[in-house]
Amino acid sequence: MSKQSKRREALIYHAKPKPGKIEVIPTKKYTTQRDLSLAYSPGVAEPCLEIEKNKDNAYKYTAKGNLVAVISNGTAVLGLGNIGPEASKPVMEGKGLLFKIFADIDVFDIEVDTENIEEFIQTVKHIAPTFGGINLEDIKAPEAFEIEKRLKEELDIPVMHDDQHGTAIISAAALINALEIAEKKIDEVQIVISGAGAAAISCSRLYQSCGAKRENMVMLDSKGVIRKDRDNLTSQKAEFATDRKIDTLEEAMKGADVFIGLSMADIVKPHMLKMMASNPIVFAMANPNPEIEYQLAIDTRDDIIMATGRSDHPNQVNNVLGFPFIFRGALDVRATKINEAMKMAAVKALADLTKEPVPEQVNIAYGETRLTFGKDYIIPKPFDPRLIATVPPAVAKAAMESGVSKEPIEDWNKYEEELLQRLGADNKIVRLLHNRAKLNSKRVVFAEADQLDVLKAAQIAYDEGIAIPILLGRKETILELMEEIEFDADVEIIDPKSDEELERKNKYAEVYWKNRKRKGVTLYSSEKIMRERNYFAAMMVNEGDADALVTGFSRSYPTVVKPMLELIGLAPGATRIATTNVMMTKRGPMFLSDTSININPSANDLTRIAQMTAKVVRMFGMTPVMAMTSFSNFGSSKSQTATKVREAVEYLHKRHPSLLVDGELQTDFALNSEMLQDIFPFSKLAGKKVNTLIFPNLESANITYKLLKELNKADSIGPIMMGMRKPVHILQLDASVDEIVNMTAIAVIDAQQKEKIENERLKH
Ligand SMILES: NC(=O)C1=CN([C@@H]2O[C@H](COP(=O)(O)OP(=O)(O)OC[C@H]3O[C@@H](n4cnc5c(N)ncnc54)[C@H](OP(=O)(O)O)[C@@H]3O)[C@@H](O)[C@H]2O)C=CC1
Ligand SMILES: CC(=O)C(=O)O
Ligand SMILES: [Mg+2]
Repeated sequence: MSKQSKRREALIYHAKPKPGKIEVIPTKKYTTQRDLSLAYSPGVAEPCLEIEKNKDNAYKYTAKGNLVAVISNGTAVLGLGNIGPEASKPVMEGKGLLFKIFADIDVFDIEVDTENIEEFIQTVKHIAPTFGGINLEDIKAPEAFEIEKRLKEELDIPVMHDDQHGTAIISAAALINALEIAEKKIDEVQIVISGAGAAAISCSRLYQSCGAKRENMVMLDSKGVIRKDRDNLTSQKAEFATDRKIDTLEEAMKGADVFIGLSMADIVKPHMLKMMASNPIVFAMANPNPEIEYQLAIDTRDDIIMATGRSDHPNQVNNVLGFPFIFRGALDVRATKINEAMKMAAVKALADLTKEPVPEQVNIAYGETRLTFGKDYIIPKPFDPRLIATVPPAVAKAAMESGVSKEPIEDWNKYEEELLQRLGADNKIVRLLHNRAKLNSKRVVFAEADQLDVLKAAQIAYDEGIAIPILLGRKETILELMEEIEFDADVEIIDPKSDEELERKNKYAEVYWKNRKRKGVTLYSSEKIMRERNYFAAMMVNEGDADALVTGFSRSYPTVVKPMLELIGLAPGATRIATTNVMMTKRGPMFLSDTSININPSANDLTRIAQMTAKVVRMFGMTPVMAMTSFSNFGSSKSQTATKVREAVEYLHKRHPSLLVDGELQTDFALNSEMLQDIFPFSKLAGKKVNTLIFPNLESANITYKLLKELNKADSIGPIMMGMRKPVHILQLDASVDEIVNMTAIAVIDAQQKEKIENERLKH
């Protein structure tokens, strides 16, 4: 993607569908008059009076305990400098998003229009009663030091300047690990620190606490090396002033073991890296552009241990790994401070976690085959689900042991469970899907590539490495649209109606005719049919010219299914096709079948649908826990439809005893494990969390899926086609770009699996 399109993509991301990245959502019922009389007047007076009696009750009756203020005045926004409070808001909203997705902490971002230290402090102090914690962000040095110091002293809730301490904690953990790999001792290494601002000073102090020697450090600011004989140094800079008679970064780098960049983009040149000692450690952490580009650095020295603040290279040393988890631990024990002991506990937890075996889902999430502790993996990845169960408990324990916790944790196992519950599964599942596809991307033909949204999805799939797109449709339109969206990749474009494709079209027509000549098809009609895009695209997959097909964006489902069934046919052993939809609900992903094909399936059909769905659920890395649904519970109705569901369950219990399936069940019992346990304790699903619902007919499945989609605005993946001989996937009419990208990933994974089955078949 060009720089220009990246820029546009970022702007559209922030502007659409509504401006910004966060919103406020009520957590209590508000539908009836009664609800409102509790939420607001008169009911609301009761908690007010309780809090008046004892301020601590605010933690009991309001959102305070899980609410953090991300506050900035915009004076040191990333490496962009002093761009002002309004311009800092996207970053602060971004921090809010990260707090939420990684640690389930709610954030109000607050941008304050003052560069005056006292005014800033008073503003924060005046609004502090709202919050359980204060995260100061992107405030420049030296003001940041005074602001943080005073607020820590004067407030009784945890205050942390993220750029100072978040950065220090993460980079210290990474430094400890990098030194272990380089086989160097922290108290012996020569360290060059570029930058003498909030982040650099705080990092250097923490490295000292970890054993680094001040006399082995050289720090630089915008004017060069900070020497003892320089005039007008701030007290923080003076703390790190060196006796050495050097002035420039180049001189400082001679023989250095470690370079820490917390300054500006592109100030380190390759020749400077060459001057460093063996196995040099380089953390170029300026954002968004590091002090030296990752690729340039590793091309310059092959013994380098390299990290940046960015997510698109190995070793992202960025405070995102810190603030969500540090505040989570602090809030959970009602810590009054974030103290040295808590910071050190976080450093140790992060450094140690890196050396543990990495779960497969993290490898998949990052498209890696095997992440292991080493030069390219010196610090955990932000999407590692173990972080939330590791760092907050370490921080919470340290808070308790150092006497700053007001509400100690008693049951650590229960706490860990609660922490894991906080991680939503939706994004994880989409990430897993995309990364599984990326591991072995396939050629996907998009049969409606002359539709803007389909083309955009193909572009994303291409850019992300999910698929190798083949664009099918009116060539002229495709080329025009490609130019419009700056999709300038060298991809195959096929126009079945053009003369260029005549040879291929005739070949496909002949194959089609040969298979159907005794079913009333003539060669002439075959040639005509091959001008139709879905037939042509399906033949491409049949003949091995494409690995998978995505279509259906602009036509009704049945009109697209028909040619697919006719041309592609059923998978070996399948007796019918069906579809499942994955709905991202509050309780996690739910699989619903059959949402698109079988109008009134028989008992036998239902068993097949259940088995095929179970396979798909496993494809998403989950264990299927399936309810066969009805309006009846375990024989309470003798009607024909309830009976057929019961028969299907009987068959599955007999033939597939290990499958976690039961019914017939009403959906409330299916989804409420306690209710099920109470009333039907004999059920195989009692006490289990059901993640799959098989419906008795198409009406009930389709209505439920569409209802969830519209009422809850639940995201959905699918309908995922099951039982086809080849990977062919049909979109819902007018699917969104995201839905098409997800469907493309499904098509690629389907192709991978079918290839694997075929290879195994050939082996035997
Ligand atoms: N990866 C991560 O997690 C984090 C990265 N950062 C990055 O660190 C950088 C600094 O942030 P922060 O400390 O908050 O900002 P500050 O404004 O507090 O500090 C910036 C520092 O950079 C120095 N500087 C500017 N130009 C140069 C130069 N050419 N050579 C050496 N030093 C220079 C400034 O010098 P002077 O004192 O003379 O003005 C100042 O000391 C930013 O790029 C930011 O993105 C920050 C926090 C976290
Ligand atoms: C990461 C971060 O906080 C910064 O660059 O300022
Ligand atoms: Mg910052």
